[in-house]
Amino acid sequence: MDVAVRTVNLRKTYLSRGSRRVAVGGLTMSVPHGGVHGFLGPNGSGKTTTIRMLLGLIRADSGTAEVFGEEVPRRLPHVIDRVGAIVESPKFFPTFTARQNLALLAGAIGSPAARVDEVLEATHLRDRGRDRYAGFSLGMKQRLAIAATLLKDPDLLIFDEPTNGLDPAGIREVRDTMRSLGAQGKTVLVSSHILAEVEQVADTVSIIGHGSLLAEGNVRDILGGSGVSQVRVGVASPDRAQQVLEAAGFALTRDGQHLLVGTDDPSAITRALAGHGLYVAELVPVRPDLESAFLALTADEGLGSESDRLAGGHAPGGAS
Ligand SMILES: Nc1ncnc2c1ncn2[C@@H]1O[C@H](COP(=O)(O)OP(=O)(O)OP(=O)(O)O)[C@@H](O)[C@H]1O
Repeated sequence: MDVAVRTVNLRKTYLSRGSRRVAVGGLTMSVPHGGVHGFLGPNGSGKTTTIRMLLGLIRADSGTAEVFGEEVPRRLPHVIDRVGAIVESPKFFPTFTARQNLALLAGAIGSPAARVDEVLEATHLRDRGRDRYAGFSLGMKQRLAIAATLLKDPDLLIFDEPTNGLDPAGIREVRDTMRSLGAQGKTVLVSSHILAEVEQVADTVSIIGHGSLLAEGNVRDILGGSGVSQVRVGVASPDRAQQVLEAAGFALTRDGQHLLVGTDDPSAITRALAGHGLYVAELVPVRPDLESAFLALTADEGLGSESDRLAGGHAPGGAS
């Protein structure tokens, strides 16, 4: 696999209220080249800390990180031009238009002025280029932030929770922008704690909990491997159908007038029911979602417990 980002045993501990807190506890993960890669984990699982280490904003205690094969932070100057990131809300001048803000930034980083139009186009802001930043919706502000990261035409884009605080329309705008960047061959690494969100935008995903990797790979494979495979069955007599299917060894639950039947082979359901004169009116595969896979993966993790994240006090590192 051609890898854009790789971490091996990456570890970061913070000193917090007298105790050491493991923010990232030996994280090994790979982000393939091209497409959107979701970096998924609950609040406090270490996503921002990992991203900050990748960008050289904080130092790891131990382990290694690479961006396009260059070790960071040591070799970061060799790849930094290929990386664009939004980690915190960028600052724009409220009274300047979108175009003026971008032109100012382009001048500062030495990008050609013509690039401003291209990035406005890429983020679907071309029609709003002459509007003042102050009048922008949150979704537009976030797209302008993405536009700013695109000025130097990076190959890797790192977005930390880019849809936080956006309304559904804003979320869709940002999601569409990320998807189109991935489709153009850029690598988009996007962190999120919102499962549905990652599922809708990412081709591949790394799922972390407590600062270490729980699962990684194609979203489709992870969903397939979650062991969740159900079919929603509609029949005229659900009580009778339930008896027949249970007698035939199917695991099922009732959902009103429907039955949710666990199986990889829906035709086995129709056969079993037809054998008893019951005819299926509706048979719909229930698509496993990332949330079910995620909950299955994190069931034993005790995620969300602050005390679980406190380290024993022997780890190196300090507050930053
Ligand atoms: N500067 C810091 N000092 C002390 N502890 C910190 C610091 N930054 C993060 N932490 C702790 O490290 C852990 C991981 O935090 P981090 O922000 O990396 O997680 P996250 O997955 O990005 O969470 P969120 O989605 O809430 O931003 C948390 O327990 C957090 O409280």
